[in-house]
Amino acid sequence: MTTAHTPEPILQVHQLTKTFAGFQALNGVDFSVNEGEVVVVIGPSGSGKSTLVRCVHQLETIDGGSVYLDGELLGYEHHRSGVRPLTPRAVAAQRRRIGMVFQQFNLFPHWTILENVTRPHRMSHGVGAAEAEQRARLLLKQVGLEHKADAHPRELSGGQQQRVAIARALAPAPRIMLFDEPTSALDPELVDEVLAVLRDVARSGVTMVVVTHEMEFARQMGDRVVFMDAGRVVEQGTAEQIFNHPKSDRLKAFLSRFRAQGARPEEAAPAAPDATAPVPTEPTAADRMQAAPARPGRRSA
Ligand SMILES: Nc1ncnc2c1ncn2[C@@H]1O[C@H](COP(=O)(O)OP(=O)(O)OP(=O)(O)O)[C@@H](O)[C@H]1O
Repeated sequence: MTTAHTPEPILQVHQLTKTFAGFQALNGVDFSVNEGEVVVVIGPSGSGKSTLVRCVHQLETIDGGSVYLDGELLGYEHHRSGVRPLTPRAVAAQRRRIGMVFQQFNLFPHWTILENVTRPHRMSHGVGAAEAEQRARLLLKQVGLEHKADAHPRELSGGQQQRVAIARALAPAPRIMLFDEPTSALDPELVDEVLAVLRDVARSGVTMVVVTHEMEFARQMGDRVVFMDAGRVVEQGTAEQIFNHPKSDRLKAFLSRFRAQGARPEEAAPAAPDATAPVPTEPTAADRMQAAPARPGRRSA
């Protein structure tokens, strides 16, 4: 007799709470991510999406609940009287296993694009120069920017800079990547090129949590879509369940607001990609960017 084995999620969040000056931004969030899964977090402005990923990355202290990465408690250690905070050094070591991409790309202006990818990798992970450069060039190729390796950030568009930021975060091959509204700071015509890179990263098997207002992306790429409102996970399920069969009134109202703004998720997105399709047949982000001019004004929020 064989025993069914369910792999432990990479990320587990239990009853997470976070308060800012008396305001409850997260109110008992439960959430998990399995290996290779793309989880897209959607919800109205102020619902706590960014706070959730910032807590996971330990950029915010948490007030209650717990976060586990590969079964290891983040930020705290078990102690005979309960738990106590880890040292900053131990926290930094845990954070190195998580990659994060923010709205703002925050590249170092005086470093070249190549240095912006290699230097943080070398400094935080202690890898050698040759290894860091080899990895960086591979990633810059993946995001379609190998030809910009010697340029400086000011010579790149916002979309290109965000693609560099994605390469930078991927350099140490983190266990999980967190994207906090990675296209929100971009001009509308630059959004698609960054979403194309996110799709490539997702299809390469990277475990990802993506906070976004891009409903088309959520529908296409989310293995699971999590809808948050008022600091809680209100509903979660497959993209099909969330977009075509919403249960809660709050999700229905949220989706109808998007439809009212002209973004019709059920019409905008093609069928979900075939997960069994061989990856090499997919055009890379670089191919797509060369093949198709940027489409203006598709942002839905
Ligand atoms: N550092 C902070 N200090 C005070 N309040 C904060 C802070 N960070 C977030 N908040 C508040 O917590 C709530 C949740 O914010 P959060 O940024 O997580 O929402 P969100 O769902 O990501 O919104 P958006 O889609 O607009 O980015 C908001 O009311 C916000 O004003």
